[in-house]
Amino acid sequence: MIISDKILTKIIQPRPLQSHKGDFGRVLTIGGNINYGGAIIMATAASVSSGAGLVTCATNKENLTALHARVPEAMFVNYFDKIALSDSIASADVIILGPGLGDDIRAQEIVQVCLTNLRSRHTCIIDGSAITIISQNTHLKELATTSAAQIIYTPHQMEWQRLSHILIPEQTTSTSQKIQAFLNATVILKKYHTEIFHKNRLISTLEIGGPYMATGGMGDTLAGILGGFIAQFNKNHNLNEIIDAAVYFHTYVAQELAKENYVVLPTKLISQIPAVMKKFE
Ligand SMILES: NC(=O)C1=CN([C@@H]2O[C@H](COP(=O)(O)OP(=O)(O)OC[C@H]3O[C@@H](n4cnc5c(N)ncnc54)[C@H](OP(=O)(O)O)[C@@H]3O)[C@@H](O)[C@H]2O)[C@@H](O)CC1
Ligand SMILES: Nc1ncnc2c1ncn2[C@@H]1O[C@H](COP(=O)(O)OP(=O)(O)O)[C@@H](O)[C@H]1O
Ligand SMILES: [Mg+2]
Repeated sequence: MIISDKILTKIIQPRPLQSHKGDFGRVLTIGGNINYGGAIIMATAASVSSGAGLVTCATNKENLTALHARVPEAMFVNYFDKIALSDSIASADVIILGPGLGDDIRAQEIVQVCLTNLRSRHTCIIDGSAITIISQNTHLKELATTSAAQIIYTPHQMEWQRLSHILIPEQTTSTSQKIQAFLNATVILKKYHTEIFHKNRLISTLEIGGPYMATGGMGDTLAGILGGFIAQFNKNHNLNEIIDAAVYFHTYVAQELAKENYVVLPTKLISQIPAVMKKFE
């Protein structure tokens, strides 16, 4: 199915008057080592801007000042503190694992803590470095594949090659769907004309977007928007439709900005999210 803007009007509804932040979900973002702090800050900012009720960022403490300077709405947890990380996972609805996490041994331990603490009430978006880590560790792959949580992988083509063992030129709809079914997860295969492999074998395709999106941080931003959409809309809509809406919305905002901008900066996209959501309410 080709996704159209109809999905946005369906999913983005006016908020009930009798409501509070707790009604719009809790997102926990986990990532951002000392080299890639920007990635988790962008994912966190995108979750806040797309309407998650409460957002916590578990990251390297080196990123704390930058995080609070850019996104004071977000709370902070030191991702090396296993007890604090486990507690934050327990109180989250949606977890975004991996933007800028890196793939060293301590990052691998963080992925292990996250996967072992997932429960059926959680949705976990596995992105960036966490995809690479899981690809290289059969125990972690088994934990993810057998998890009671809803797992959503958001690989670019090289990350999908690592996870699926399908070489990029051989990544067809049918080869990808076979591996996606084996992984027991949704797979959002990011590329020009992103394909979404849902868990019930439905496939959605994006036919908007372009090379103005080829900037570091654009995928981190998508992960944040997915988190924000799932956290707040999952009470009233099914997960497949919310995922399609988030993927379409991310590229729609980029496409609108590309009318006036040669490249679309992820941070600029993030700043436009609330105003563009308002158009579809
Ligand atoms: N500001 C920040 O903090 C940022 C931090 N980031 C964080 O960095 C971490 C590493 O993520 P990563 O994507 O940068 O690196 P990696 O997984 O090694 O993949 C790159 C390799 O794959 C190849 N390649 C082939 N096809 C491709 C495709 N379609 N799309 C992309 N690449 C493709 C590509 O080929 P080449 O470009 O050399 O032709 C290259 O060999 C991750 O946690 C992420 O969140 C980034 O978000 C950036 C901003
Ligand atoms: N040429 C392109 N056409 C359409 N979309 C693109 C293009 N290049 C990149 N994108 C989009 O930008 C995002 C890039 O994600 P990713 O590679 O994970 O970035 P990062 O890890 O740097 O944040 C994806 O949503 C992808 O679909
Ligand atoms: Mg990425």
